[in-house]
Amino acid sequence: MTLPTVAQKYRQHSPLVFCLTNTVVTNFTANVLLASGASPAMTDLPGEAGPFAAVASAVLVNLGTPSTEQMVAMEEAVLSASAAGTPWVLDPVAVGALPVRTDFARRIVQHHPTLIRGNASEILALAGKDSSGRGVDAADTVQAALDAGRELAKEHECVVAISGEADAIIDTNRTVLVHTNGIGLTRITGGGCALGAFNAGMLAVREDPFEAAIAAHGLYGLAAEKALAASTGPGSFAVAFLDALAATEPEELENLKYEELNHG
Ligand SMILES: Nc1ncnc2c1ncn2[C@@H]1O[C@H](COP(=O)(O)OP(=O)(O)O)[C@@H](O)[C@H]1O
Ligand SMILES: Cc1ncsc1CCOP(=O)(O)O
Repeated sequence: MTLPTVAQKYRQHSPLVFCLTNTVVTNFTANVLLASGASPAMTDLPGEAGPFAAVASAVLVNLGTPSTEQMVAMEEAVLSASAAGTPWVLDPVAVGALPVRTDFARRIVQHHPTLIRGNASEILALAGKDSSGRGVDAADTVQAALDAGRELAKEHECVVAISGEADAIIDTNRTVLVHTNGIGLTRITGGGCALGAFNAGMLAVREDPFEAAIAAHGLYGLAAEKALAASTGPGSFAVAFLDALAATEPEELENLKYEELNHG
């Protein structure tokens, strides 16, 4: 399977992506999924989350603004997704910096996520390493988090995606760096969180999850480059990014710049 084919299948399939996500980025995430050709749906209600996770194409669990009730729904969703074979993504927002979600993330990660997506500080912290993260933004480099990403990938037999200046995609025996300029995404809220949802949608194509993650990060980054060129600041960037995501064709992934690293 080539990267453009994975992205074509995503468009044909229009995956139903069930997002349990934070209150800051819910609307932006839904718009990113719509612009990319997927179908977003959100519910945080215990009693609904489990049944929905079993029938959705993929599930996102994002820990940005957890509440007691939302955490019950999240646990229900991941147990159900795991039992039904629905791919699911864990986005450990601000893990390491804040204690309740750190314990919670370490518990639910035992339920076989298909992919873990975070910035370098979050990946270091989830793996139990020292990190410099203070909040939702990274204070560590992707390079410094590669070994932690590899440990998580091996322990949970999943893909780990670390975002930053270049995005690292890691599985049990491969490491790739995707080179696009996503700097505009760091100047708006939700740039990373919506990428977790996009990864979930790409996993629903049910091809190699490692390739699916490269396709997601590649298309997302290419759209961010176009949006940066078309905008004058964060406000117009956010709008231009949705337009660019909708207009970026799967075939453009043929020219994606990425490098395979020695897995170490
Ligand atoms: N220093 C950077 N230069 C260019 N792009 C970046 C940089 N940091 C992050 N990005 C891009 O911004 C997007 C969101 O990543 P990031 O800001 O790391 O996520 P989070 O919001 O979880 O901290 C990704 O597409 C990533 O490639
Ligand atoms: C500001 C904030 N606070 C809790 S979640 C959140 C959104 C973070 O989104 P992103 O890291 O994708 O910009």
